[in-house]
Amino acid sequence: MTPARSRRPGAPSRTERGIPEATVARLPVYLRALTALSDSGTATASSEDLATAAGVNSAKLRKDLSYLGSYGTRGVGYDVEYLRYQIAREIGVTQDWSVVIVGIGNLGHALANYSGFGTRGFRIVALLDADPALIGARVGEMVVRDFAELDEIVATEDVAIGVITTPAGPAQEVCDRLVAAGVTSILNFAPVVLSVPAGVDIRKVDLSIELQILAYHEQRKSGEAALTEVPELPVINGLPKVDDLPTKRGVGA
Ligand SMILES: NC(=O)c1ccc[n+]([C@@H]2O[C@H](COP(=O)([O-])OP(=O)(O)OC[C@H]3O[C@@H](n4cnc5c(N)ncnc54)[C@H](O)[C@@H]3O)[C@@H](O)[C@H]2O)c1
Repeated sequence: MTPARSRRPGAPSRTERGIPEATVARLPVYLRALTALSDSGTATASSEDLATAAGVNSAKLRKDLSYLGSYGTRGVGYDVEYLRYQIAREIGVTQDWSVVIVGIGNLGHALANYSGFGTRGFRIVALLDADPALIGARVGEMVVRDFAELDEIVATEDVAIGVITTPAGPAQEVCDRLVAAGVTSILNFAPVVLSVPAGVDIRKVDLSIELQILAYHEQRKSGEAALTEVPELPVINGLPKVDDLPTKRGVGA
């Protein structure tokens, strides 16, 4: 069967609008940087200023923004408010999205208590759990509701996004129930790969993986440090003794 859309091998994957997925992933970072600049009263920003605020290099930032048709003004830079609006419109956060959180344990509580979603275009409309001991409990200004009410909540609140913060075991079933209720985007915190039908977007957040990536870089940094501090090596027949050669963990294995 011929795929609907073919992609050159090695070419970056792109959205329907032809924007590379990697660029889409950086747009929220630019939006956050622009919001900070706007809050501090900055009206225009050069690509270098904006790139520094977003933690990327300025060539990449200019290329990313060119996909939105935004090129800035030579010698002036980017209009902070306008670019903020353009990016928010592209991401789709100029409108409010209704979100439900399923699994109101440690992580669910932390997310429910986070006040930053509201200002970024997300409205948490329900906190759901299956534990009768939790149903009816107050979390901030909301009350935990029974997961069994999901269908009704999704229909009345026009919920687009479901956040899963249950243990791994029930996560697939929770995901299936969300999809069946009409939720088309899922953010999964449970440490399990979930399957969803075509047309449903799923993203996974895994702090352990992020920590492991940092651990990898830490290990390389300490390895490089050990290798740059080459100690005096005992020499046998003109060559250093193998056991005394520096390794990633220091001298000797
Ligand atoms: N992604 C990350 O970076 C990250 C970080 C920490 C925790 N986690 C994961 O997040 C999840 C939650 O962690 P936690 O510490 O908050 O756990 P927790 O046990 O405190 O909370 C889980 C909640 O889910 C509810 N629940 C269980 N089955 C359910 C179902 N079928 N329907 C509705 N609710 C249900 C439980 O009643 C409980 O309140 C776990 O899967 C954990 O591994 C992920």
